[in-house]
Amino acid sequence: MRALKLHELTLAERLADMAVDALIDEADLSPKPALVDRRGNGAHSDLHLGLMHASALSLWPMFKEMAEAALDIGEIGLPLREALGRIGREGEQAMLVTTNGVNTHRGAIWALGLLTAAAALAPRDITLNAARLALLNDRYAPQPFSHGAQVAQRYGARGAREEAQLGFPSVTQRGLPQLRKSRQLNTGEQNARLDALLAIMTELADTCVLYRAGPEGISAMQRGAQAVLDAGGSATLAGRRRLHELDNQLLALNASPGGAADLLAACLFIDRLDGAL
Ligand SMILES: CC(C)(COP(=O)(O)OP(=O)(O)OC[C@H]1O[C@@H](n2cnc3c(N)ncnc32)[C@H](O[C@H]2O[C@H](COP(=O)(O)OP(=O)(O)OP(=O)(O)O)[C@@H](O)[C@H]2O)[C@@H]1O)[C@@H](O)C(=O)NCCC(=O)NCCS
Ligand SMILES: Nc1ncnc2[nH]cnc12
Repeated sequence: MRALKLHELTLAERLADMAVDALIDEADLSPKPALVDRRGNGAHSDLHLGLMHASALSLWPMFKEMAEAALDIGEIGLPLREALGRIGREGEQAMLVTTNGVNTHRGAIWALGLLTAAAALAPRDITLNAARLALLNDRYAPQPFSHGAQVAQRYGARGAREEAQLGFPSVTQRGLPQLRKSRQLNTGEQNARLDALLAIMTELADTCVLYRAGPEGISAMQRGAQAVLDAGGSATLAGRRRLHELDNQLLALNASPGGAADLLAACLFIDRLDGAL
């Protein structure tokens, strides 16, 4: 029997596959402190794993369109930034239709959208080019009084926009180095990813945590994540105990580190890209 020849994927389709895979891998990773995972809903009453998966899959056409826009326009500049803003806003609407109005991946659309477009232009300069895009001002972006905007005003926090404008330091300086370090220690892939998430949490001003639990929540998240790593990481018995303590502490504060989860997905996307292109 003749083998069925599947159509070769375009670069934009491969990038969209990688972005969605990164979101699904992030959602599935367990046990994540106070986040939705295979165990349950974490600190969320309106989210569950199936919804996170459906939301991730609904974003595939958006990521593909963003990569295509980058390839068509071919350079960093206002036309590409504004095209991404428009496609991103349409993607947010598609997400909200799929989730019945629940905000599952707003931060991920921002981070992975910029990174997908930057990867289509030049994978080696991915975070630099994503930062250059984030620094451009989209004239059509609405200025909603988002949770991020509210805590930025109240606490002077550095949110998702600044993280991207700085070239994703939480990913390049913390998540990715920790992922590779833990892999070298043969901790197993799931523990290496958990350690990467914890490394991201150690210094992040996650606006989701700040909005729900204030500076007390941020300090519990940062210190608790550092304590797991100091105890030997997620693969050790002492580290696991600390991880359970962090989970309980964040649940008690109703503090869900959704921004850190998005940045873990960004980390997994860049890691996968390094091996694929
Ligand atoms: C430029 C934008 C980032 C503007 O967005 P906003 O003003 O809302 O900025 P932030 O709140 O700072 O961040 C947006 C989301 O990013 C995640 N995040 C939080 N902190 C950080 C951080 N320090 N670094 C990186 N990323 C961060 C986080 O997303 C996750 O949490 C979401 C749920 O959070 P929240 O809104 O608090 O919760 P709700 O469900 O609404 O309420 P409750 O649960 O509390 O009841 C979840 O979606 C995760 O993804 C932040 O929410 C950008 O978003 C923007 O301009 N968008 C418009 C279109 C556009 O240009 N698109 C992208 C084109 S590439
Ligand atoms: N796993 C997760 N749980 C809750 N919020 C999130 N935002 C992005 N990923 C998330």
